Formats: sequence, structure tokens, C-alpha cells
Amino acid sequence: MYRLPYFKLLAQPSGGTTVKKRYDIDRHDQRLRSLRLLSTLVTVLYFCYIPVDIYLLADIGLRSVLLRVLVAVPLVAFMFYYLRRPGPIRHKELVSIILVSLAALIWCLSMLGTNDPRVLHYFYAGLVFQLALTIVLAHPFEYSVYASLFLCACLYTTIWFLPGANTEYVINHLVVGVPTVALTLMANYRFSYESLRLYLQHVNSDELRSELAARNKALEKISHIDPLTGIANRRGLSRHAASLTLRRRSADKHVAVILIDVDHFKAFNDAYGHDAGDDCLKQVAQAIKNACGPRDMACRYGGEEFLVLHTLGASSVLSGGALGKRINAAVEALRIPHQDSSHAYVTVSVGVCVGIFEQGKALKPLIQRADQALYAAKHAGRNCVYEEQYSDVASVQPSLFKDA
Ligand SMILES: Nc1nc2c(ncn2[C@@H]2O[C@H](COP(=O)(O)OP(=O)(O)OP(=O)(O)O)[C@@H](O)[C@H]2O)c(=O)[nH]1
Repeated sequence: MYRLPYFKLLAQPSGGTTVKKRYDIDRHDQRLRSLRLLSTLVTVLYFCYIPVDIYLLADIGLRSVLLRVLVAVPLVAFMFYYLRRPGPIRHKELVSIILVSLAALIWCLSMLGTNDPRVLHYFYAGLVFQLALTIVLAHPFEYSVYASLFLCACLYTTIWFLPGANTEYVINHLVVGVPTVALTLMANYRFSYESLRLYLQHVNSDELRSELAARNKALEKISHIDPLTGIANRRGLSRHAASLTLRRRSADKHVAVILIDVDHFKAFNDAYGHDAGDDCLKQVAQAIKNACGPRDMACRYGGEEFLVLHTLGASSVLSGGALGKRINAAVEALRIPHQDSSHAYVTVSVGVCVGIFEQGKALKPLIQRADQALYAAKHAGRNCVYEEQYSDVASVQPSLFKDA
């Protein structure tokens, strides 16, 4: 069976329920606000017509006042009370549209009491109710259709009982009434459909935005991790260093940069193959990470080189040199055979530089000094730790921590 696109959209599944239910829930407040405002305006307009009734059709003036005050006022009061209560927006819209339909019925009943033939001109005003039902209050299309049918039934039943009404008058009225009903219903359909379509567009772009945010977050996480060893990469180090400067604004700013380089790694690759080299790097990375404290940052600095940013301060028990030694010992303890090393196992050389890490300043000077210390460790025979102190004014000679 053919269904209008508006109803197809409403019936579509969305987030475990239907579009209709989500639309009603998500747009409740917005729809209620406009329903309240427009209902108030329509009510004011409705009661403003009392003097018009009295002026144009004096014989039904009292009847009109009584019907509007005794019947319409309590109904309007009930509607505004109901709009304030919690409940689904569709129920509130239904109450509002029923009230407008009843207001039209009350108006028709008033007209029935007159003997004044001028009522035939005035009766065209009944079509104003159609405008209120479909365009002004802009209720959901299905409600507007039922209410329009009810209004047509009221108007074109009453019309036969008006003084002086004949077939020609009824046809004249229909000539205006039928297009008014049809065109306003079309306008209402368009409005209902467009509102729903815009809402769905909004939902889709919201979903896309949150999906994009989640993917960006995942991507951001991945981009800070070295895929081979699973520890941080240089980007991760930069991010950590930046957060460190923020956190350590007034605290002790001493840090130790520890550079670790696997000894004779080219020879290891040549002897055992690249895959075994990869596996060795993974184990070394894990050993370095395990040797570090919770506030330290271990990263793969490049190739077979690692860097640890060790935060010194009241909470840190180990000095930079001591942590360097611990890392050196941890790698040696892995006992990864290395036939081309004089130590018979895979070892690392370590360069340490302790210095002040100022906010906004790059780590680079400290890393350069750590690299010099590492170079010294390599030249001293490898598998040892060298440390440098860094200050802007003085350069300090490397000192040996552990004999190879
Ligand atoms: N398997 C593997 N090898 C790597 C990786 N990255 C770098 N390398 C290798 O690491 C080796 C580094 O060699 P060198 O810079 O000469 O240093 P080395 O042989 O360790 O000598 P020293 O540092 O002086 O003790 C090169 O052969 C690179 O190919 C990697 O991700 N996996």
C-alpha cells in the first residue's frame, strides 16, 4: 500500500526505536514551546471575535458570549493546565487540536441561533479555523487531516441551517472552502515533512560528528604509540613533555633524560635476522618500561634507540644515573644471546643528562647532552652508563657510572 514519504520516515527504525518516537522525545521541548505560544495567540484571537459576533449578529450576541465563556474558557484552561504537565508531546498536540476543533463547533452552534441573513457573509470566517488548525499551530499532519475533516463536517452541516442558505450559497462557500482546506493541508504536510527531514539531518550529522570524534581519539592514541614495541614514540614523548611542563609549573623542575642504545645491533640483525631483531627490540622495550617508575616516560626514540624521561623530585627515589643503571642491568638480565658481542648477550649503552626542564623550552638541549653521554658510554666499551649535568652556563665532563 502506498504511504506518503512523511509516514515512511516516521516508521523508520532509529537507535533501537522508531524515528517517530525519537523525534517526539528529542523535539519535545522545542515543540511544546511553540505550541504554548501559538495556542495563546489563537486563544486571544478567538475571544477577540466576541465583539464581532455581537456587532454583526446582535441576536446571538448573548448566546455567543455564554458559549465561549461557559464552555470554551474551561476547555482552554484545561488545555493550558495539560500543557504544563509532563507527558508525550503528541498527546499535548492532540489536546490542542481537539480544543481548536471544539472551538469551531462552539462557533457553529452560536451561528445556528441567528435569524439574521448577514450570517451568510460572516460564515466564511469559519475557514479561519482551518488556517489555525493546519498552518498556525502546525500540528503533525495526521492530526491536521482528522481535524480538517471534523471542521468540514461542522461547517457544511451547520451551513444548511443558516437563514437564507441555499444550494447556490453552499456551492459558493465550497468554492472557497475546498481549496482552502486542500491547500492548507498541503502546506501542513510540507511543513511536517520538512521539520522531520531537518531533524533527521541533524541526527545524522550529530552521529557522524561523534563517530569522527571517536575515530580521531583512537587515531590520536595510535599516533603516539610505536607499533613494533607498543611503547610511546617521539610524538608520545612530546605530548608527555608538554603535559609535564603544565603540571610542574611551580614544583621541582629537575628531570633526567636517559638515552639507551642497543649495542652492536646491526651485527645482531646480521647474525639472527631482522625478525629476531624486531623481537629483541620488543623485549628490550619491555625491560626498559618495567625498570621505570610510574611517573617516568619510556619511548622508542628511533631505530634501536630508546629514551626515558625521568622526573626527579620529592616523590622520586632514584637518581637519573641510578635508573640508567637499573635499565642497563634489566636488559642484560634478559640474557638474549648475541654471538658478536664481547658480552655474549644483548646489552645497552646508556647516556644520562640531568637538568632543569623549563616550561616552554624544548627538551632538545638535554637530549643533546644525553646523546653526548651515550657517545661517551659507547666509546668506553659499551654496556655502561654515563651521566652529564646540564646547565645553561657550565658544561660538565661525563662521568662513568658503571664499568663495562
Ligand atoms: N630488526 C630491526 N632492526 C632495526 C630496526 N630499526 C633499526 N634497526 C637496525 O639497527 C641497526 C643499527 O645499527 P647501527 O646504527 O650501526 O648501530 P649498532 O650496530 O647497534 O652499533 P652501536 O650502536 O655502535 O653499538 C641497523 O642495522 C638498523 O637496520 C627495527 O625496527 N628492527
